Amino acid sequence: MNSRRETMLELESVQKSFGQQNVLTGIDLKVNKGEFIAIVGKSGCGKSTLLRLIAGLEHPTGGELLLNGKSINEQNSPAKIMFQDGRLLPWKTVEQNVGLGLKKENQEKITKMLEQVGLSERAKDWPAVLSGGQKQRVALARALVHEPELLLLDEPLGALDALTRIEMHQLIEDLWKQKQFTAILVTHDVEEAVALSNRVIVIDRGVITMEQTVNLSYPRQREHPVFNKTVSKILNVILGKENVIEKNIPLLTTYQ
Ligand SMILES: Nc1ncnc2c1ncn2[C@@H]1O[C@H](COP(=O)(O)OP(=O)(O)OP(=O)(O)O)[C@@H](O)[C@H]1O
Repeated sequence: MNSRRETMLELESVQKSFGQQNVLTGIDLKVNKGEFIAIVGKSGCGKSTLLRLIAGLEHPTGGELLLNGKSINEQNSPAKIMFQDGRLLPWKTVEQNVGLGLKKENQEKITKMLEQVGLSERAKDWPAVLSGGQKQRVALARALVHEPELLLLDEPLGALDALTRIEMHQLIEDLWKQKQFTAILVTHDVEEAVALSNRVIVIDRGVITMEQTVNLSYPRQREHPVFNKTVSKILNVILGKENVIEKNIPLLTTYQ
């Protein structure tokens, strides 16, 4: 997994300032093709800023971001981004939203994608009549219909209730396995990060303070002691109870 050939995304000493505010001061990160990365950290630590830099929507103040060996900009980015509010166009139906930016002959793709997110019956509906979870399914379908190499998820489930979130975790996991895209998820929810990702990154004071590999098989069992131990370790680092810079803190127990 760690061979250079498989590295998709490479961040070297990435810095981002807004005026006098230095939000990111030196981010170094490598992401392999097909990996699922979660980024967590206190509110305002720069998680969304980092995702926007990767999407090419912001430019770094310093350092370098390489995607498949090329410097990132919005035009060349093979990434699709999904936001917390879904950003559906209210005057377009579900299938029209999913088909945005696609040509008419792609109807079959749209139909299949709606089927994969469980919304075939809602194709002709307006976004206004959908539940929050259904709206996010449409947003996910709209991103994935383009078969992106890289899916960026900016707190996409933040506004949903706990049960709907768990259903969405399953859906995202299933689609990630099927379509084999690389995913980077920004979330406030450490459990969500551990449930979905291969590696959790903690950001604090502008740098990565922890990288925790999650070596548990899917679907993850939230009641398992290793799951809970991983969540607590990460939370402790975020809360400053373990304030050393650690990478891949070993977990003593293996997952059965
Ligand atoms: N376009 C911008 N102009 C000025 N300041 C900005 C801009 N975008 C972000 N910031 C500032 O950068 C800091 C980090 O913001 P960012 O949204 O990346 O944090 P976050 O970790 O995603 O926060 P949250 O978890 O609350 O969503 C904040 O102080 C924010 O005010």
